[in-house]
Amino acid sequence: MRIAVIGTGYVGLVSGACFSELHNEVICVDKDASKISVLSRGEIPIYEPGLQELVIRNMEAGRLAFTSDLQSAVRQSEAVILAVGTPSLPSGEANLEIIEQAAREIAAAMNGYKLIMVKSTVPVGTNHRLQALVASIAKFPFEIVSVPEFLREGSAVGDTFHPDRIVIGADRSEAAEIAAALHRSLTDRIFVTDIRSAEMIKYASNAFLATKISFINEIANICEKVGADVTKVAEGMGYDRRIGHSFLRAGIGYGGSCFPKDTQALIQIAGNVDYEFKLLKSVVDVNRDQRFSVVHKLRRIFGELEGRTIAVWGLAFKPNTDDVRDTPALDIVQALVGLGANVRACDPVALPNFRNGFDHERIAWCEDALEAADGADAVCLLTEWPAFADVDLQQLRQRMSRPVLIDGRNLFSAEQLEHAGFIYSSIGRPALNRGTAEQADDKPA
Ligand SMILES: NC(=O)c1ccc[n+]([C@@H]2O[C@H](COP(=O)([O-])OP(=O)(O)OC[C@H]3O[C@@H](n4cnc5c(N)ncnc54)[C@H](O)[C@@H]3O)[C@@H](O)[C@H]2O)c1
Ligand SMILES: O=c1ccn([C@@H]2O[C@H](COP(=O)(O)OP(=O)(O)O[C@H]3O[C@H](CO)[C@@H](O)[C@H](O)[C@H]3O)[C@@H](O)[C@H]2O)c(=O)[nH]1
Repeated sequence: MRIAVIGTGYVGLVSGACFSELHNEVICVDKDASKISVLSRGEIPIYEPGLQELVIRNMEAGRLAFTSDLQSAVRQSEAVILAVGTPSLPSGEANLEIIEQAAREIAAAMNGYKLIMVKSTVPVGTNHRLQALVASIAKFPFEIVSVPEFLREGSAVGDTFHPDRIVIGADRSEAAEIAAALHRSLTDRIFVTDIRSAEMIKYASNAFLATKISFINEIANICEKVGADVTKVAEGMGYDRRIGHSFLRAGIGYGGSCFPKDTQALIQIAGNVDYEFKLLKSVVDVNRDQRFSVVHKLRRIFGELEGRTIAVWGLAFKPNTDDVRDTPALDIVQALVGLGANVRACDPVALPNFRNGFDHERIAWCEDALEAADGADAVCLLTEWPAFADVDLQQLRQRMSRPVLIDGRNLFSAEQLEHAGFIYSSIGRPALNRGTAEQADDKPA
């Protein structure tokens, strides 16, 4: 199939590259000309494991191309995938201006029947509104189907090739069948439904996963008070097949471009029909508070943080991505700086993006974990990059002023850290030896 993909962000670029690998002819469009020139050279503007090889292979095979000319891309394609951003408005509601503008441009470019597959996450009712918008401009027949995307950043290529399911929302079974045919080589678990239900499935899925995370984080907070270990609790719960093990990792909560935005949007979608989504509001509140748990732990050890030097390990919202949209690290670093601490920050790939959004004279940007730890009173681990787990703990201890490690993602074990002489605190797990200010000061490395 000849496919135009509108928007070459995390979703559009990955989908475009994967569909080209499946021997479709794909042309990816972005209005950001600098992105297109980078991509046309075979370079990737984002960090996503496995993506560059895929893009280069398919460009060389002549199945994948990039352009900022939306009109010509739409004209030469039978199907159009819409994958532009739907960011939050200050109210939390999804901002639909970008997708409406893209829909207008597609409508104006049409030169015959097009199947428009919407992968962007949009509030219930949006695809029908887009249908009316395109119909008011287009001079040719078309159909819109909702094909919500479920890939995760950091494993986007694998998720696209091996999805748990494909959801297709369509008004007509013929349109659903064309979309299903395109996805059939990825999985036979294709669920076809109406458009509104498909739109809701996307929000409900993200909201449910976010709920699991806030739930386990509250259990973790209780575990800390009653002396239980949340990792053991989550493991024991997960053996119940009705519960499962996934998304029960306690930590500093969820971030990224999806869960924070989509939970807020679903609260607004409900609010617009006079329904107060109380459970989801609590999920969001719990997540906001959870981000500061590492700051509370530092204050419990040191009291005031004024003049203390804190190494921050990890700025991306999760490992294997350079995405810092709504990353917990932003709130945490801002809080540390606000409390007068000096921050020494590092991240294997996300540092330039983070620094671009927030810089401060009391933040030193460091190459790696050991450099960040130089002279630090404490390390605060915010992203569970595998490189952090490999740090030599004896070297780490020697480079720090005080051997204190606050593990916001439960990457290390208490035994491992305390054996190496650290005052160690993690999320929802008992410390063998709870640190105090005196101990931290008595225990220079
Ligand atoms: N990031 C994810 O992991 C993920 C996963 C599933 C679903 N989604 C949803 O998919 C959508 C896209 O997310 P993303 O993270 O890929 O967004 P993104 O912001 O990374 O990329 C969107 C791209 O669209 C381009 N664009 C905007 N208007 C355009 C136009 N008129 N013509 C051509 N290009 C245009 C932008 O320049 C940008 O490069 C959102 O609705 C998001 O909620 C994202
Ligand atoms: O047990 C867990 C699992 C995840 N997280 C955090 O949750 C956030 C989101 O993680 P993840 O879901 O792996 O990454 P995303 O790329 O944001 O993917 C989510 O958001 C996408 C955009 O809608 C969806 O397509 C995916 O299905 C959905 O998993 C990150 O900050 C993680 O650190 C936890 O704290 N504990």
